[in-house]
Formats: sequence, C-alpha cells, structure tokens
Amino acid sequence: WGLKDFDIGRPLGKGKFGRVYMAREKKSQYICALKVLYRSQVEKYGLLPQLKREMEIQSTLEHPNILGLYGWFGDDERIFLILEYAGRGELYGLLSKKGHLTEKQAATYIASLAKALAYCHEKHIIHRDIKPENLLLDHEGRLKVADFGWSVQSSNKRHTMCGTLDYLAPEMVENKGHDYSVDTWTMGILCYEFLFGVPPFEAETQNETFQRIMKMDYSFPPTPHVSVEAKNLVRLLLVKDPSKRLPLSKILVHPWIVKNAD
Ligand SMILES: CC(C)CCNC(=O)Cn1cc(-c2ccc3c(-c4nc5ccccc5[nH]4)n[nH]c3c2)cn1
Repeated sequence: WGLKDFDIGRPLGKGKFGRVYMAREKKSQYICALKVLYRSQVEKYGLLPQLKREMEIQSTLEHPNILGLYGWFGDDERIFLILEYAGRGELYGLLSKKGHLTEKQAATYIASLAKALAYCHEKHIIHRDIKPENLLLDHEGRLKVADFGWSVQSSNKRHTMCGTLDYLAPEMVENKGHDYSVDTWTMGILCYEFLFGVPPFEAETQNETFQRIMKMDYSFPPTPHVSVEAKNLVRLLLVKDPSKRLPLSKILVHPWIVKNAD
C-alpha cells in the first residue's frame, strides 16, 4: 500500500502522534480511516517497538466489536495505519448529546464490550484500556473498541478525559499489578456513566476522585429511568477486591443484560 492508493477525506480526529483522516481506497472505493503517525514523534518517545507490537496484536484481532486494523505503510517521515471507518464516530458524542443512554442502549454496549473483552482475554490480551474515548460506533450504531493507545484527541472529546482517574480501578490507582478484572471494574464505571451521564467517582480534582475510589464512595441518583437490575450489575462490577468482581462470562448472563441487550 501507498498514499497514492487513497483519496484523503476530512480529518476525523487529531492527537499527540498524528491525525486520523477519512479515506477511500481508489480501486475498491472502500472507505476507511487513515491514521498518520510522525516517525520523529514516535521515535522521540521511543515508541517504535511498542507500536510494532500493538500493530501485530491489533491486526490479528478480528471481532465485530473491535475496530479493524487492515494494514499499514510508511514513507521516511510518516507511518500510516489503515483502520476501519466507524460511521457514527465516538460513543461519547452520543452520550454528551443525550446526557445519558436508555437502559437498552447501555445494556447493548456493555454486552458488546464484554464480548470484545472476552475475545481479547481468550487471546491473552488484557491491555485494551477500555476508556470511553476508545469507543466508536459504526454506521449501524454497533460498538467498536479502538485501542487509542496513541492518545488521539478527537474533536468532540470531553477535555476532562486526559489525565482523569475516573476510569481507573483501585488496584491501578494504587499502582498494584492489574489483570483481566481491571477491565470489569471499568465496565462498571462505564455502565454507571451510560445510565447516569457522569462517572460514579467524579470530583473537582484528581485527588478527590482518588479518595472517592479508595473509599468506594459512590451512590445512585434517585432517577426513575434506571432499574434495580441495572444498579445491581453496577454493584457487582464496582467491587474493590478484584477477585470478587463479577467475571466477564457472568456479565453476559446477568438478568439486566439478558432483558435489555439486543
Ligand atoms: C496499531 C496501534 C497503534 C493501534 C491501532 N489503533 C489505533 O490507532 C486506534 N485509533 C483509531 C482511531 C480512529 C479514530 C476515529 C475513527 C473513525 C471516525 N468515524 C467518525 C465519524 C464521525 C465523526 C468522527 C469519526 N471518527 N472511524 N475510525 C476511526 C479510528 C484513531 N486511533
């Protein structure tokens, strides 16, 4: 592949290491997202080995809820990643527009995340840092996890995102080792946020958020639109002891998911 194979479209997002553009492969007319990384930036931070590993991993993953990496090419100053195009952009755009999601939407996205993570864990990959800014929607509104390990700050991202502790599990915040169960904690955070529009431990400062996480200081707003089963699932995921969190396999058979996810 080379740049001459593509017509470049509008920018989709920009980040520390480069920008993402809508693109169309000329022969097939296939629409994709072309991410441009500058070698100077990647080398300056010594990220080439990590990038190569990420690319190897990402290109072996094939799952309906994981954004595809179709290939890559480069010239002497840039590296180009050919990524799946997600027609409805960031899930965050939907959440910020609507304030919160319906129980059906929230359950559907949590089920999709659980499937994508279970697939990754089967392949012994756990460092898919499931952060909201890594969640995209395709043209049918299906969730796609894109590992934005390269911090793409796209246009309508919430600016509290960078550096926020909101999504970090206690063992991460305390800088202990983390395993698969850190992802189920994050799913608890996301489920709460999908339903109520704000993450459970949100606070003015990072330190306050840290304190709240360590004290498990969260509660449910008395909103009528959230069922008892939904809160039950959040309670089973937001458990301080990683070994006591609901395992991924149990999420997909939780009554609230079974009833609401489609
Ligand atoms: C190999 C290693 C470095 C990881 C490879 N994965 C990534 O680079 C993660 N990544 C995905 C993107 C990305 C960003 C935006 C989009 C979009 C997209 N569609 C949109 C529709 C409307 C508004 C914004 C949109 N962004 N589709 N596919 C994308 C892919 C940026 N970085």
